[in-house]
Amino acid sequence: MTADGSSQHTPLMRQFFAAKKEHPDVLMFFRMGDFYELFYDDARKAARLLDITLTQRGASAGAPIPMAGVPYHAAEGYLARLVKLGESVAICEQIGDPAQSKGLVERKVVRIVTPGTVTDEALLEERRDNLLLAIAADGAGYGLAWIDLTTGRFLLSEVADAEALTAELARLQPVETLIAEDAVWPKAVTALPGLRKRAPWHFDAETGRRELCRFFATRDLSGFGADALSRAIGAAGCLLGYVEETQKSALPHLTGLAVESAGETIALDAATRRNLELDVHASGNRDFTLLGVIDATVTPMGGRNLHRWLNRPLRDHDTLNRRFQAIAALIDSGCLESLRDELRGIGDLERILARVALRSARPRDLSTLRDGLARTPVLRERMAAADSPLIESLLERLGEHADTALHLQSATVDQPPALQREGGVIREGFDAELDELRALATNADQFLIDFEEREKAASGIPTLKVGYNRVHGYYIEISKAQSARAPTHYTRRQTIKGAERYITEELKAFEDKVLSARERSLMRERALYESLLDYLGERLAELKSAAGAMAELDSLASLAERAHALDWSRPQLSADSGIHIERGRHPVVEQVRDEPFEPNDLELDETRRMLIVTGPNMGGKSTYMRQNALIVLLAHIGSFVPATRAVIGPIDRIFTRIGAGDDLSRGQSTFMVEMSETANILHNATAHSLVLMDEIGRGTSTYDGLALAHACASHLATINRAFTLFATHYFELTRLPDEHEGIANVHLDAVEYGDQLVFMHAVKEGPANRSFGLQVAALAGLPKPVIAEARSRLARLESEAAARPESSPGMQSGTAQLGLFAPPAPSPVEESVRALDPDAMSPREALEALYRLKKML
Ligand SMILES: Nc1ncnc2c1ncn2[C@@H]1O[C@H](COP(=O)(O)OP(=O)(O)OP(=O)(O)O)[C@@H](O)[C@H]1O
Repeated sequence: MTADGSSQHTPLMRQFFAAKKEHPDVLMFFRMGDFYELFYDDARKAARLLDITLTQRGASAGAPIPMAGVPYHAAEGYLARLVKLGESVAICEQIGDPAQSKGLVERKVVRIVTPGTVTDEALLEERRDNLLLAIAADGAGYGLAWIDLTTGRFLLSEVADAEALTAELARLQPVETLIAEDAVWPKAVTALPGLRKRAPWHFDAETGRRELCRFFATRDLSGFGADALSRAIGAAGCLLGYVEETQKSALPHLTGLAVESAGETIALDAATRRNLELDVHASGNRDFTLLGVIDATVTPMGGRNLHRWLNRPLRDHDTLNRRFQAIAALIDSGCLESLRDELRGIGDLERILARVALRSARPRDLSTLRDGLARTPVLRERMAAADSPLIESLLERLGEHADTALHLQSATVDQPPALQREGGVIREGFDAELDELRALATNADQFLIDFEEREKAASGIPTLKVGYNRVHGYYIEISKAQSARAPTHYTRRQTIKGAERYITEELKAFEDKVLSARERSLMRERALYESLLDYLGERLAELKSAAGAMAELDSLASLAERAHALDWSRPQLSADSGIHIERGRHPVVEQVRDEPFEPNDLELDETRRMLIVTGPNMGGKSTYMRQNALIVLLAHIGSFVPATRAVIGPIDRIFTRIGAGDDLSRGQSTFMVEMSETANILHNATAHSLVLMDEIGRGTSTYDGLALAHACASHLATINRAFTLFATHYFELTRLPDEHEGIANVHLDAVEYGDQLVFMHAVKEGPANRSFGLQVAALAGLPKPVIAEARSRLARLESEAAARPESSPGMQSGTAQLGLFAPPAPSPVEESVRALDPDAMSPREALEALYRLKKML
C-alpha cells in the first residue's frame, strides 16, 4: 500500500483505509454506486487475477489512486473466480441511504467471503465438500479440525506425525487452512491453497475448549467424545472464531462435533491415493478414476457422501456388512430405478438447509426444498420395498415432513424469481394482508383514472389532471386560468408555473393507503419470507437428518446400480487373515478398454503372504496389482466388487509404491521419492497391511537397484509380514521363495509368435521365463537398427552369463534387467490349442480362448 489513512487523503480514501485496516489480508470490494471498486494494491492484484482493467480514480494525498472495478450485479462471478484462486474478499457496503446522507455515505464490511466459508451456490463446486481446516501443532503431534459450512459438518482428528498429517490433507483436500504463524510446517501444509496464518494464541487449547462449550452450550466436550483431544480442540477453537468473524451471523446449523479416529479406517497415504487414481487421474478425465466408475448418484449431496466414503474406507465389518446388505436389498427390491428417479428430483437439500440456517436461502432454495420434501412419501414407499436394516434406519432418519411440505406449498409460488428483493415469492391466498396490499398496488392506477374522471365531471374543469410526485405525493392539478373554479373542498398544496396543485380528503386517504402499497407489500413479503425461514429454522434438526438420509440412500442406490450394471458381486469380510479373489477385474480398465478384460485370481493367506509378480512390460502387472488393491478398497467402503468371489480378512492399511514422475516441485529426484515412499512402507506396514511394490530400484544402477529390491522384499516378507504384491523385472528376485517362507512366484503370461508378441494378461503360478523387453521396445517403435544392435549385445551378455560358473550368485548377474532366462517357449498357437479343453471351460472361457487364438493368427 502506497498510502495510509493520513489526513492528506480525501474523505473517501480515509474511509477506505479505515475499513482496510480492519481486514488487511483480504481484497476489499468497496461499494461505489453500481460498482464494487478496489484500490491501490488490491486493484493491482484483482486486475491481474481477474483480467480486468487497472485504471485510476482521481487522486488522493497528491497521487493518483489505482483502481479496478466490477459491476455490482456481476460480482458473484468475479467472487467465484477469486475464491477458486484461494483469495478472500471483504464486502464493504453502503450502509446509509445516499439520497438521505449529507456528505459521505456510511460504509461497513458486511461479510468476508473466503474459500472455506462461502455458502452461495454459485461459489461452490457441486460435488465436492468445501472444507475449512485448522491445524494445531505441538511437539507430540497435530490436531485437526474442519468445518463444512455448506452442510454444518464439524469434525476433529489427531495424528502423530508429519507423514500421517500429509495423508489426512490428501484425504480432506481443504480449500482453506488456518495455521499458527510461528510454527514450522511440513511441505504438504505450506503447499496448500488458501493458507492463512493466524497468531498462535488463536490455537490455545483451553480457550478453544471454553469457546466450544460456550458455542454448543455444554459443560464439557465429553458428549462429543472429544474431551481428550487437546490439540484438535485448539484447532477447533481457532476455526470457530474465524467462522464467527467472517460470517457475522448466527450458525445454528453447527449442532455438534464429531471425532474421526484413525483406528476406524484403512489408512491410505497421499501416494497411494494418487497411485490408485481414486478420484483424480493424470489426464484430468474423471471417467478414468474409481470415483468416475462408481458414482452414479443423482443428487449432489449423494455424490459428496459417496466421495467421502471412498476417501475413508472403514474397518468395521458390521457397518460394511450393513451396506452390502442394503445394496443387495435395493437390487432385489425391483424398485431401484424408480427410487433413483424419485431421488433425482430432490436436489441439494443439505446445502439449502445450511443457507436456511444462515438466513441466506434464496426463493428457489425454498421451492427446491418444497418439491424435494413433497417426494418423501413416494420415496418412503420405494424404500420400504427394500428389506434391509440399514434402509430401515434411513427411513427413520428420513421422517415424513408432510406439514412442512404443505406449509411451503401454500406459502410459495410454483416458480419463484431468483431474488427475494423484487417480491413475487409468496403465493396468493397465504396472507390476507399481503393480498390486500398487492390488490391495492395493482388497482391504484384504475382508481386514479376513475377519480380523475369523477372530479372533471363534478368540477366542470376538463383540463383537470391527477398526478404524483415524490415530495408532495398525489395531487389534482388545475391550470392557473381555471384555478378560480376549483371546488371549495380542494386544499391548495403547491403552486407551480402556470398551475395550482390541490389535495382532497378522499385523495389523501387514498394516498395514505396506496402511496406505499407496493413498498408495503414488499415489506410484508420480506417479513413473511423471514418467518418462513424461522419456521424452517425450528425444524432444522429433523430436516438435516432427512437430507443426510437421502444423501446416504443416494450413495447406496448408486453402488447398487453399478453393482447390477457391471456385474459385481458381494464380497465377504472374514475374521481370518488373508485375501482370496476369484476372477477379479480392474474396475476402471475394464470399463475403458474396448476388448474383453482377462479376469485373474489372487490367493494370499498366512502361508502365502507375498507374491513376486514377473512378466513382460505391458503384460498387465500393474493392472493386476492395482485391481486387487481396488477390490479390497471397494469392499471397505461397503461396495460390491468386480470379481466373482472375494473373501477378505482384516486390513489396516493399503500402501502402494508404483511408478513415479519426478516430484520436482518438492525438489526430489524420482529415486529419492521412490526411496522415501519405500521407507514409509517398511516403517509402517503390518501383518494386516496390503502392500503393492512396483519395480522398486529402477531409478538407480542395476546392482544397487537389485540389491535394494531384494532387501526390501525380504524385509517386507520377514519383518513386516505384510500381504505384498511385488512386481519386478529383476528375475533374481524370483528366487526369494527359496530363501524365505510365505513367498510365491506368479507371472503374467505372454507369448511370442514370429514377430508378434501376444499378451495373455493371465496370471499364472511360477516365475516368467522371459521378459520380452526387446519385443516390447520394437512394438513401441524403437528404430530397427537400435533393436538389432540390442539383440546382438544381448546375445553376447547371454553367452557370457552362461559361461559363468554355476556357483556365481544370481544377485551378481549383470543380465538382471535384461532377463533372458530360458529357451524360447514353444509356438503359442500350438500351446493354446493344446490347452483348449471344451469340457473344462465355461462358454465365456471358450470364447476368450478362441479370441486369443484369433489374435495370434
Ligand atoms: N487382465 C487384463 N485384461 C485385458 N487387458 C489388460 C489386462 N491387464 C492389463 N491389460 C492391458 O495391458 C496394458 C498393460 O498393462 P500394465 O500397465 O498393467 O502392464 P505392466 O506389466 O505393468 O507393464 P510395465 O512393466 O511396462 O509397467 C494396459 O493397457 C491394460 O489395458
